[in-house]
Amino acid sequence: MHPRDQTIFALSSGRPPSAIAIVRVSGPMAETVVSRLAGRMPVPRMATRALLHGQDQRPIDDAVVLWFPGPASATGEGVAEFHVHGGRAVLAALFNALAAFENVRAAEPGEFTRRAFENGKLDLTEAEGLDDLIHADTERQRRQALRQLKGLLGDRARDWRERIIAASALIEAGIDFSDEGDVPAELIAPALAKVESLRDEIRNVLAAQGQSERLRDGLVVAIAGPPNVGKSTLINQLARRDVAIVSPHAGTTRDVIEVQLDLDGYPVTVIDTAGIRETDDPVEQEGVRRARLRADEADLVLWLADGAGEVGAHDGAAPVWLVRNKIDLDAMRPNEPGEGSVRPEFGISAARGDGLPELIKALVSFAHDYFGTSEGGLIGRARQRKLLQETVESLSRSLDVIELGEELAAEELRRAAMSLGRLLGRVDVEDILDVIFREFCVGK
Ligand SMILES: Nc1nc2c(c(=O)[nH]1)N(C=O)[C@@H](CNc1ccc(C(=O)N[C@@H](CCC(=O)O)C(=O)O)cc1)CN2
Ligand SMILES: Nc1nc2c(ncn2[C@@H]2O[C@H](COP(=O)(O)OP(=O)(O)OP(=O)(O)O)[C@@H](O)[C@H]2O)c(=O)[nH]1
Ligand SMILES: [Mg+2]
Repeated sequence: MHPRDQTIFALSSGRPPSAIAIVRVSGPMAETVVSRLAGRMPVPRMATRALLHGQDQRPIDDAVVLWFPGPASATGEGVAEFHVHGGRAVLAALFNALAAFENVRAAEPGEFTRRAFENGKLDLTEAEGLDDLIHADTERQRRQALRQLKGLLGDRARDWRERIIAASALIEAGIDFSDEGDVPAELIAPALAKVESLRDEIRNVLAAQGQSERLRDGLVVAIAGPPNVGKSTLINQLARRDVAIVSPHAGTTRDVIEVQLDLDGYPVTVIDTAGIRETDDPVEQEGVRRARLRADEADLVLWLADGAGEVGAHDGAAPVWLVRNKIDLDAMRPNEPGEGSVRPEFGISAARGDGLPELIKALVSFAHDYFGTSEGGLIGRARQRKLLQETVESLSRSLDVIELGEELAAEELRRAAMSLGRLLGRVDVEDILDVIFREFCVGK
């Protein structure tokens, strides 16, 4: 039997042991499995208590069972749910009992969602939204993923695709009606106007979106600077716990230390690095090398200094904010910047907390601009953005080539419709879908 037609099962709840665990079963054998294990079929969609038995008639667990007959189920197939006690041995016994049935096997990651997609319950953008919702750590990630799961991008894309196909039909009708090439202008002009306004509409959506797909990975902020200026003290303050060793000795931090922050719903990774200086200590040298590397990859660098001397010493691709630390010490009060030195943008005392609310506020506002989500991000992934860009390009080309011939323009319109088809998962080849679904959780 083809794996697609087999019945699949998986633990859909968290890692055992847990109070309750949910095991889902989907496929043609789901009904048989329920009636044998529970001894009867529950009323559809009604939580039903049952003592589960294996094939050997020995009890497995006192459970709650749910039955969703297909096609009105999450996957479109018959779906059963066993809500059991979440002990490892309970789950092992239940899995053994399930795997003992013919054509019933453990699910691959994302396989339930894949079946929902194949059965038309979700388009590809909605499936991606579902996966992102499961992985959402912050409020803004959750909201964006939910917008996708609810089909906000999918619905727009379907509408655009239909309008492109309508415009293309107008042009192709013109081609069919004309004998010797010349398509009547009264057919072409309205089609062109439609294509142009569509192109502008998609372009505007892209422009208004900022970098909303980056919400998935979050923003990386590196704290860098000379040794002993208080970088580790700052990361401890931001994390509100003791993640990095602080000491009066220069060269304390060598490994890169990372913390995940939730700044007003934005996911931010802050990294603390070794103080950058020339040194003979090979371990510290390696620390400095790693510090430079990570600061180069960051989206924003907080360059920390503690004296009134030079502060601007970092050149990388990312923006750099100059932060003067230890303003609680009199001698460290910032001087007027002299020739060639840069005025720090922030004055803080990492030890006492002065200036930190302002710094955090500025980070939130940076994140806000960086992710560009003020419009409510529609685009959740780089894949989606790329396909929308391709759509705009094909539409533009169709307008450019119309002078050269209507067939060429129609070809570009077909290409635009194809890009949107890919966005929705309508025209994709198997292996692209494999890659997308493989990243999902088991049990989803
Ligand atoms: N226990 C449990 N909780 C869960 C899920 C689940 O599968 N099981 N979900 C799993 O994702 C989510 C809820 N999503 C669901 C989506 C569709 C259907 C469903 O049965 N859809 C049918 C019928 C629609 C209806 O009558 O409302 C359909 O689409 O045809 C069920 C759950 C989150 N919570
Ligand atoms: N007075 C004062 N001292 C501070 C402040 N922040 C840090 N310090 C002190 O400065 C010293 C160095 O702090 P660290 O946080 O270890 O400095 P660092 O930049 O991580 O140092 P390296 O890891 O060696 O590069 C410690 O003795 C801290 O207590 C501050 O705001 N005010
Ligand atoms: Mg340190």
